[in-house]
Amino acid sequence: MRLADKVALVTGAGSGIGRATAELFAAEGARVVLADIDEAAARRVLESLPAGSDGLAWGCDIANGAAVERLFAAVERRYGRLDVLVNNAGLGQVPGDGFEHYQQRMAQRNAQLAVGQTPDVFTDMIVDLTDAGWQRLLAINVDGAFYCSRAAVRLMIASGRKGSIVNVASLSALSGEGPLAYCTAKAAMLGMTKCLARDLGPRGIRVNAVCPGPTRTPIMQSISAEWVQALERAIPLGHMLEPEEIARTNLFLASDESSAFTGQTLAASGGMLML
Ligand SMILES: NC(=O)c1ccc[n+]([C@@H]2O[C@H](COP(=O)([O-])OP(=O)(O)OC[C@H]3O[C@@H](n4cnc5c(N)ncnc54)[C@H](O)[C@@H]3O)[C@@H](O)[C@H]2O)c1
Ligand SMILES: CC(C)C1=CC=C(C(=O)O)[C@@H](O)[C@H]1O
Repeated sequence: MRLADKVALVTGAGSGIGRATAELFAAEGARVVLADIDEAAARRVLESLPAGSDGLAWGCDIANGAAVERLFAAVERRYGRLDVLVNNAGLGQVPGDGFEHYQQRMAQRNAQLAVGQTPDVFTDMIVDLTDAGWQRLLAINVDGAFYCSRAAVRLMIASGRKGSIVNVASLSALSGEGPLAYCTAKAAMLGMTKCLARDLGPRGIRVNAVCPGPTRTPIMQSISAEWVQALERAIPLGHMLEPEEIARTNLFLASDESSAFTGQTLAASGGMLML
């Protein structure tokens, strides 16, 4: 049991990678707090955990700082401490974020490549990005990770315990492939990871990031079939990743097995990007 007696909070635990992570952490002995904007989804995951699992499901929009404070107050009341935070909740697409434009350009590029043409260079993705789309994408992926990390660190310090924070970013942060707001937000998470790792290392709190490549979760339904096919062709291991594979990477970083790691980024991408 690699997380025996640990208290772990996973955001976006109602679906996909977050769900797989919460299930694996529970199987490894953790008491898991499942936070999700979709409270019913978080509750369903909690109810599906093996009998005897101890956990808490909580509805929370992580982009709302006050709501995040209420979430962590509930964790403190219930457990008095926190050992692991996985900043996983995130969105690939919000209205006005230029995603549609990006997908059209990807489809055009793939069609050109398929007939041996040199693809057009993208130069104007930014023009369709609205203020609201940009701000919402960054609010969820960046502000949310900040609010949760701040509250988690306060709790870890107050309870005098070491801890581990795992930030689920994206391969898009490293490759620049993806809509502008998404790439920007995920890259910001990597900067946050490194700065917090330096700051919190002396307190025994480790901070690392995972950059998943294309992973078979509901988020993938928001992207076109052509883009999915192009992504799969680009993965040397030859298959779209499963959420359980990312969950095992999260477990490694959450547990003491990664005691030598802080400030690091693991590209869990089937070799799509080699660092
Ligand atoms: N699936 C992929 O290919 C892939 C690749 C790279 C990175 N990621 C990242 O992995 C993370 C998980 O994605 P997934 O593929 O499991 O997606 P998913 O859509 O299956 O799950 C995301 C979960 O986050 C929740 N959520 C969304 N906004 C929230 C908010 N504001 N507050 C709280 N919860 C919120 C959703 O309700 C959902 O349960 C995301 O950060 C995503 O950017 C996914
Ligand atoms: C938007 C999201 C599902 C996504 C798009 C593209 C990726 C890529 O690596 O090209 C992904 O990793 C993923 O985050």
